[in-house]
Amino acid sequence: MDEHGPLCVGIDPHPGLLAAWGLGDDAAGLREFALRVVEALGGRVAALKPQSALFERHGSAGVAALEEVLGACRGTGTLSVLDVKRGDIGSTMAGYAQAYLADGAPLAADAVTLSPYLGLGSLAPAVELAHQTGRGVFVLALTSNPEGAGVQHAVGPDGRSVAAGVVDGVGALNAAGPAAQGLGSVGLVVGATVGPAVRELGIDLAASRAPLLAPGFGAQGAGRAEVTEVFAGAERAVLASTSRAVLAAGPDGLLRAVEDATAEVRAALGR
Ligand SMILES: O=C(O)c1cc(=O)[nH]c(=O)n1[C@@H]1O[C@H](COP(=O)(O)O)[C@@H](O)[C@H]1O
Repeated sequence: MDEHGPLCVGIDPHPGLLAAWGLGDDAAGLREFALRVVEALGGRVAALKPQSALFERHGSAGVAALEEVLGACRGTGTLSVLDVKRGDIGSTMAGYAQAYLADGAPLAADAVTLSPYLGLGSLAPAVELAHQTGRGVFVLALTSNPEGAGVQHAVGPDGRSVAAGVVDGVGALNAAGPAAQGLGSVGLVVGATVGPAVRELGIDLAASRAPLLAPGFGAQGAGRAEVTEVFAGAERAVLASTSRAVLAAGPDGLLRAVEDATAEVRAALGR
């Protein structure tokens, strides 16, 4: 983020975008789409975030394309964040951890998105492996979709919301992790669309030392003012993420769209 700015670009090969780029809705089309994004933006943005489901739609050929895309990200100077939103009981969570966070795994990424709704503790195998291999995880805390609030704002018997519990737990993982100061390797997903929720739920994002993946910027309606509001006090940790809004610019307009989005996020965060 210090080198390239606080922007992550999502590689979301939706059927409509493939058509707009003149590509087929098949494994060859999404491979071409994603590799063009990596070629245009690798080494120019902090992170690229392929969305797994949109590759899985095409079965083994789509997953093979995803493997190739993750491989293409390596060595560009841009980190890969694989958006898979995994979360499982401990014994099988270890399998997911091996799939995405082990050295040499075909689908290894620099970081993955994880869901804590089987209990934050169930994610321990992934957190441990990430710490061992120098990778990271982003744990969903306050997601960008309107339906998330029903679960995430719910208050437990201790008077604390589910989201606040996730943030506190992630803070404890970072305190126990290898990075003694600065940002830890256990990040949080906090949508740029969540409005006053962080403040109203009494959440201190900065105290968790979590890198903050912030989707919702762009196509889901969050702009400069929303980013400023949600992340007040935690500006240095924010990695704003946008997919469709930038990808819609087409292969020739990508770089320009990314420069504009980066300038917007920088202004919102005062960075
Ligand atoms: O984990 C994510 O990446 C994620 C979490 C969240 O709370 N909201 C969210 O939109 N995302 C992902 O971020 C991307 C947003 O895409 P756009 O709405 O096109 O910018 C999609 O791939 C979503 O699955």
